[in-house]
Amino acid sequence: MTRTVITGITGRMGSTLVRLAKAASDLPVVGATVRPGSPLSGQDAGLVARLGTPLDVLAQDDLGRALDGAKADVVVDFTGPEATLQHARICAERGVALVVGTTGFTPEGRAQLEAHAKRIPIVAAPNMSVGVNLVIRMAAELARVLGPSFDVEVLEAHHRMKKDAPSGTALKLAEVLMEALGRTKDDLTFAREGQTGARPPGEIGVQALRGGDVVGEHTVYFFGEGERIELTHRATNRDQFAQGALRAARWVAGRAPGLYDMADVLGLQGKT
Ligand SMILES: NC(=O)C1=CN([C@@H]2O[C@H](COP(=O)(O)OP(=O)(O)OC[C@H]3O[C@@H](n4cnc5c(N)ncnc54)[C@H](OP(=O)(O)O)[C@@H]3O)[C@@H](O)[C@H]2O)C=CC1
Ligand SMILES: O=C(O)C1=N[C@H](C(=O)O)C[C@H](O)C1
Repeated sequence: MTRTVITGITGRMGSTLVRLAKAASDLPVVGATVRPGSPLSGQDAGLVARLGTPLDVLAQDDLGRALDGAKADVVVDFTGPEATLQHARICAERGVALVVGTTGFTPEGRAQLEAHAKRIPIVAAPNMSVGVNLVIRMAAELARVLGPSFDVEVLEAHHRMKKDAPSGTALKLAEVLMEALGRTKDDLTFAREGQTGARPPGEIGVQALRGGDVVGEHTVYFFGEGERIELTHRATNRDQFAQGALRAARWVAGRAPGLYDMADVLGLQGKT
């Protein structure tokens, strides 16, 4: 049994996590949170998460209160960068493992997460879908084998409510492509407009589309002479992100402190 606390349960991911944890026999939901000051604090978490049935756990507007007496093994957090860093501090103070799906951290925020991971085990990944994590590895392998003669572009599309751009997944793809091709952050191009001139050979383009209810789509293009490879992942609902996060929750509880990612959870060995 992995006693689980879920934060931000009114959210798209938070409510999905509550539904799928409830359906799992080994992940009792022992706590849940909503944003500070929310009028939903004190109401049954199952109803707050729109399950239609009670969970017999009250939503709290403070993670510390949700953890009091809960004997939690792990907190699963998909909120926003600021809230996640507060939650990571609380978990570190109380010795509770953490799974972070939130994206959009600044470099300073990421450094704070790394500091907390010296005290507790944290799995943090911009995309918890097993399929996407395989696509990330395949992209790196394609880049290594195809080499510098192919022009590489990353394109992502998400729903109109998404707050950060490019997506965390697109940035992760750019990072592994950079490593595979021996490029640096200076080679990344996030927008093109006007008299840009010919495409510099080492460039990696990263572009974001926003609209409607798109759950999440990522394509890596390898443009060559006379041929083109397109590696695409399309999410059509959020369940696979949540299932990946719950798999990470089972895996991380009881681990040694450290910052882990989904490749660790999935046992994907070696370089990306
Ligand atoms: N790693 C992955 O696989 C995935 C990552 N994500 C990432 O997860 C994050 C959340 O996405 P999504 O669910 O779509 O966003 P939502 O906006 O739907 O959900 C965020 C939730 O967090 C709540 N919240 C904000 N601050 C706090 C706080 N201090 N305490 C408790 N709850 C709080 C919000 O409350 P309120 O509604 O009151 O504002 C909201 O319910 C994003 O960063 C997104 O990029 C998303 C999908 C997959
Ligand atoms: O905000 C989202 O919705 C998603 N965010 C993640 C990201 O930024 O990569 C993952 C997924 O594509 C959905």
